[in-house]
Amino acid sequence: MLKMMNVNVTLTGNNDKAEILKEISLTLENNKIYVITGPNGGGKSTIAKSIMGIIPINGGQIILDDTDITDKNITERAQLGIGYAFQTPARFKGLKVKEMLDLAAGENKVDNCQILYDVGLCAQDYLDREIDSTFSGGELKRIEIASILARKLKVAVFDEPEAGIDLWSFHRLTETFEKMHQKYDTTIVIISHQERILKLADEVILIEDGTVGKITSHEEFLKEIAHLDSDCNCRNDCIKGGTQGAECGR
Ligand SMILES: Nc1ncnc2c1ncn2[C@@H]1O[C@H](COP(=O)(O)OP(=O)(O)OP(=O)(O)O)[C@@H](O)[C@H]1O
Repeated sequence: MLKMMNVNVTLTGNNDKAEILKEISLTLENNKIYVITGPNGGGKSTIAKSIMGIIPINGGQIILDDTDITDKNITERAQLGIGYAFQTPARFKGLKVKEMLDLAAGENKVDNCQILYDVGLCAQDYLDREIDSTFSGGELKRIEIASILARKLKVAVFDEPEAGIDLWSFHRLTETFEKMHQKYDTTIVIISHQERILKLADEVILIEDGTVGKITSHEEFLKEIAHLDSDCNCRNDCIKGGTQGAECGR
């Protein structure tokens, strides 16, 4: 279980300081899928990076099971079983896909072919390829996700895994998250704006303006989103009909 308690993050950009996360408190349990969603710039990736230790926090605590990891660095957190698939993954010139997967797996026994299949890649085309500039954005993203799947993690964080992934592989990816959820005790945290990913969630966490807006079931969340749509259509209809919103009272 991962707990964030009153976490604050302040970052400096263009000579001024901005409060990016404000008193974030979350309890993320084992064997659950959490989807973090919300408006652009709300602080979702910053939450992921503060869990991984990429961004230091300015206040609060982060606890993994019974261990306070607030002052632990990225490597220590990775050793404790936290993994993060970046929104924009890095290329590793000189490193082959199979070497990256072996490095990620460590002492775990994993089937690289299966893992690549799970992210929609054909092993025989990719295992011996170097992770260099010849990789497309989508291929790179899938290799990154594969390296997370190769690790046996307590907490796996995926930042917009759908970005750059084609529809066919996206379908397999959602199945892979479901399989991961059924097979392992991992806490899965996915940052996403995609309805199909939201539907995987045990809980949807809405992050707005650096705070937790609400935590709901995906059914509840999607119902509210649908309501937003109908508001919008209603307004458009009113405008089209020339009533300027008078009839619907908005
Ligand atoms: N290093 C930084 N210095 C200053 N401000 C930053 C820094 N990194 C991020 N920010 C700001 O923090 C806010 C939150 O960024 P974050 O990337 O966490 O948002 P997000 O919710 O993941 O957005 P998106 O949905 O667009 O990916 C944004 O306003 C962003 O401009």
